[in-house]
Amino acid sequence: MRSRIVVLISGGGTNLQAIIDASKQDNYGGDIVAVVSNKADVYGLTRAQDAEIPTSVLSHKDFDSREEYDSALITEINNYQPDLIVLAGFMRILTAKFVQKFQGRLINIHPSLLPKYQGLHTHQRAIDAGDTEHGVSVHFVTEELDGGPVILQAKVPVFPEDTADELALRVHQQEHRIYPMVVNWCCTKRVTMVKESALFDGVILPVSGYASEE
Ligand SMILES: Nc1nc2c(c(=O)[nH]1)N[C@@H](CN(C=O)c1ccc(C(=O)N[C@@H](CCC(=O)O)C(=O)O)cc1)CN2
Ligand SMILES: NCC(=O)N[C@@H]1O[C@H](COP(=O)([O-])[O-])[C@@H](O)[C@H]1O
Repeated sequence: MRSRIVVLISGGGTNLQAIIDASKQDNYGGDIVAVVSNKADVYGLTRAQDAEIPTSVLSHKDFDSREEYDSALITEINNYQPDLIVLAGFMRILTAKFVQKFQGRLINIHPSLLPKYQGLHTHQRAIDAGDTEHGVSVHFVTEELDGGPVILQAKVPVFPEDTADELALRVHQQEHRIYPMVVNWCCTKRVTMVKESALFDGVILPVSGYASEE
């Protein structure tokens, strides 16, 4: 029985698309059973609809507090009975209640080599810092923003004349490579979270290796 995946988005959905494409393989560990967005007018919803995946929009603007929004989001997600919740450009900070509900089966992709540059605007921050390398991290989501156990990272070079958009494009290519891989690992239980550690087949492997840029 393939795992049931719910993907949360806020934007264009290129990472969603990468997972949609990967899940078409017979040996992939899960199926996307729903896509939930906090914004209505985003291309990620079109991507899901084109793939005949149920979608719903739950706008945070319709709620008086972050807590009320997250309670409604929990209910919406549970309607689909997920095994794994995948944040793919979901741009809302989640409350402790939400995280506690799904921790251990809740993952995110973040455009930096964590623990560097938690939060937003990571590409410009790497350029401004004069970094010669940058990249992307897939991690379990915990209450600490972008502080959860890292599962896999990919590294890209930063060139002297890079703009944030050029660097973002280079990072995106790596995102689309590693996120479907990690989602599959989580679906097949190759990767699990125990307390504050990511375990690979039951073994803690510190993230020292990188999926190098092809
Ligand atoms: N409790 C957690 N919530 C979230 C995590 C996490 O690790 N723990 N990861 C983020 C994803 N993320 C970066 O990877 C991120 C998303 C959103 C923000 C943010 O500042 N959001 C603002 C609104 C910004 C906007 O609407 O453009 C907010 O929520 O007020 C920072 C980092 C997902 N959530
Ligand atoms: N802090 C979270 C964050 O910045 N996530 C980033 O949003 C983009 C979503 O693109 P997509 O909608 O095309 O997948 C991705 O680059 C992802 O790393």
